[in-house]
Amino acid sequence: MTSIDVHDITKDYGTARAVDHLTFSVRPGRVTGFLGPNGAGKSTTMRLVLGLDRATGGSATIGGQPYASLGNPLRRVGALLDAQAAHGSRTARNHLLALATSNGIAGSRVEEVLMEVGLGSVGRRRIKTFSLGMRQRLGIAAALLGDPEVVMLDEPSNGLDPEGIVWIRELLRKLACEGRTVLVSSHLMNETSSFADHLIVLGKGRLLVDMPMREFLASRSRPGVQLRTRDGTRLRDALIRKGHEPVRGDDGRWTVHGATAEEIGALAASEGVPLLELVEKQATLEEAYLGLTATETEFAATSSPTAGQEA
Ligand SMILES: Nc1ncnc2c1ncn2[C@@H]1O[C@H](COP(=O)(O)OP(=O)(O)OP(=O)(O)O)[C@@H](O)[C@H]1O
Repeated sequence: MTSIDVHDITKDYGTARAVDHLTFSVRPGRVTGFLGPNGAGKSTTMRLVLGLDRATGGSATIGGQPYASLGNPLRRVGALLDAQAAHGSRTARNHLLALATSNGIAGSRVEEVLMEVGLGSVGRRRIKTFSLGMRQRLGIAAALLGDPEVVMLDEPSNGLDPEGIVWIRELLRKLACEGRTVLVSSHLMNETSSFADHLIVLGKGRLLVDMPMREFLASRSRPGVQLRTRDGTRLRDALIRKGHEPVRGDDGRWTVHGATAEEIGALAASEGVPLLELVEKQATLEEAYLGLTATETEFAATSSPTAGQEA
């Protein structure tokens, strides 16, 4: 089993610190979502792990070894950092064949991965004719070429159509189920919550979160329930009598903070109020993430002083 281990790694570009004493491990058998605002250091960290940049301090290893000392690296680690990096005048097939040949990978893998990423019918087309989504799929094909134990993808959903987004979600889940180590950066919170089991969140080059997704959401959720009923007034009065403070949303649903579904369900039943919906509220990943990173965002938009004054 192969983990990615980052230990006290720091990267300075001139006087700017991109990564700041970062320590974490990415474990096999699960998808780890790698999140953080623009400029937080995600891509830099991935480049440091892949030996594409030299750390100012600290270390990054894959299965206990630095990337540079891995024999047959593409068979150990598959990475997609920049889908635009492929040579445009090559066909997709030849691009993958060149990678396979130079890495001791059987040529038969090329057709397999082209099929796997949905590019089976366009393997003979030049890459410069590919859309952003097709390039993205080709980059993923290159990452999977060596059947690696470790897969690192920087923004893999970029440019993918809705069918592609579903496909990548299923692919990531499958890779993790096969026991591989999967690290995926993304800015799409709904997407990340659909495929990640574990989260690593950076802010300004530092580690903010390293925990299971479920734990992260629970830790940033305010307990409460949401319900829908046609008899809102009667239920509201009963809730107030019990010391709750129900709040009616614009969509007609009621939120009761600090209550459990069991408690509210029993109360509604005892009052004879039919409930059409009753769910325990949990923060979405987007809410939890935005709450966490509000102070860590370097490039947040600020509202203009004249906003709202236009006629
Ligand atoms: N080659 C470089 N030279 C100088 N500064 C760099 C270089 N690469 C990255 N940086 C700086 O390092 C910091 C981290 O950048 P990085 O691209 O790793 O962030 P990120 O989290 O991947 O951001 P994004 O979500 O926007 O892709 C940024 O301030 C960036 O400007």
